[in-house]
Amino acid sequence: MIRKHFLQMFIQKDKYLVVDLPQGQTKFHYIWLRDHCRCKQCYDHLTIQRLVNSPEIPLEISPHHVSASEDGLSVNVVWPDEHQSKYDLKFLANNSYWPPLNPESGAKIHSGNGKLDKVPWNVEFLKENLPQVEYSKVMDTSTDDGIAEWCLKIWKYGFCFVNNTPVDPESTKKLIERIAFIRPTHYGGFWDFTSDLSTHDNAYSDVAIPLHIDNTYFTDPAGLQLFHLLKHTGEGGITTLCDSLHAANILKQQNPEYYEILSKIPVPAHSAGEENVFIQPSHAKPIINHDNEGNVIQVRWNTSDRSVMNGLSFKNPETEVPLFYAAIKKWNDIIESKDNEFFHQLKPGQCLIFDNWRVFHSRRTSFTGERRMCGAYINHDDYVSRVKLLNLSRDDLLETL
Ligand SMILES: C[N+](C)(C)CCCC[C@H](N)C(=O)O
Ligand SMILES: O=C(O)CCC(=O)C(=O)O
Repeated sequence: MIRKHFLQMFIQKDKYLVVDLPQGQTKFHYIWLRDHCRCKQCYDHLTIQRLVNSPEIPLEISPHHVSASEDGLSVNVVWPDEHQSKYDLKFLANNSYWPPLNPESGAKIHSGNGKLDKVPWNVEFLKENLPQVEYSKVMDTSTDDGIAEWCLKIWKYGFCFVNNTPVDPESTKKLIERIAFIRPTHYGGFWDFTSDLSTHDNAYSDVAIPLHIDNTYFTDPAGLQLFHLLKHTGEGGITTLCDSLHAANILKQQNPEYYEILSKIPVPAHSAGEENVFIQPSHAKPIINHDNEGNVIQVRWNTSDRSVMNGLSFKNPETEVPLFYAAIKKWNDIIESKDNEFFHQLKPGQCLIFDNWRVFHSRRTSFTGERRMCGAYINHDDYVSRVKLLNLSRDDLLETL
């Protein structure tokens, strides 16, 4: 039972409320409390949107009255305009900030208490743990088990094969759309391509393309990319994959200064092969990108589509230029090492889908003969939404908004 008298008298002159919670003491600014009122007038629990207009809250607002609820599970506040707000202790503990009493609460929910922990891999790991699902199971719409398993494997390992896919574009498109709508780009929506240079990009040729992610020229690179090799009458064109999460851990451990410069230097990129296309990201971003907590969330690696690097990239050229090139050489040694670069010959009937923010792909060798590939992109945020809603509780997730 939470102690009933968990409330100290609020301190009017200092504009904040002191709350003694089981996890410890913390404080909330009155304006924060008013802004986070969850009553039906202030918050739409159907659309999950705030109704109170934050900028209209008086900056000097302070409560008319504060009390603990009878059951000791919430704080009741009456504001000068007689508006009443009620704050569950769990809400206050999970969203405390001064100091934060339960800072991991959101991360725990979003990771499903570990169910959605990512699993960095190398080639050795894949020998016994190759992520794959059956087409028929994913396409069984009588249950979400198959699609949930597929999305979870993509999330954990950054890629997954789909076996026994009918060898046609229509079945492949239906498969992709089990996750989310296709993201159209200047290459079209669902693509079915071959080495005819119908689009002025090396993907539409027969040359080897080293490990990379696609779309470094987009501010927001596609989250997922799926390939289905429909036909190949010649030799070569083998695919390789590498987990950049694992590679980044190695670089950080072996060469922290290389890791740092690849996390700092903005690298420009473009897609400009077509007469009517001139695409660049809103601003150049580093190769290794982190979230606000310092976790690697996106590795923008593509040597083909990288633009000229000049004074916009190098602010201290004397040291940064040689360091940058030494770092990408080491980086490439890591990702192309036999421990980390996974070789796999795609074949008709087996689709490959991968997290384009994390897992590098390649057409490691050039090829001969007729080769036909189809596939599509899916937005990162639509993919993450699908993974979480298929594998976690929506009610739990809504508590973190
Ligand atoms: C659409 N399709 C996948 C066929 C080709 C994509 C073009 C690849 C581009 N150079 C990039 O790395 O983003
Ligand atoms: O043709 C392939 O095997 C892959 C081509 C590629 O890397 C791409 O389209 O991004």
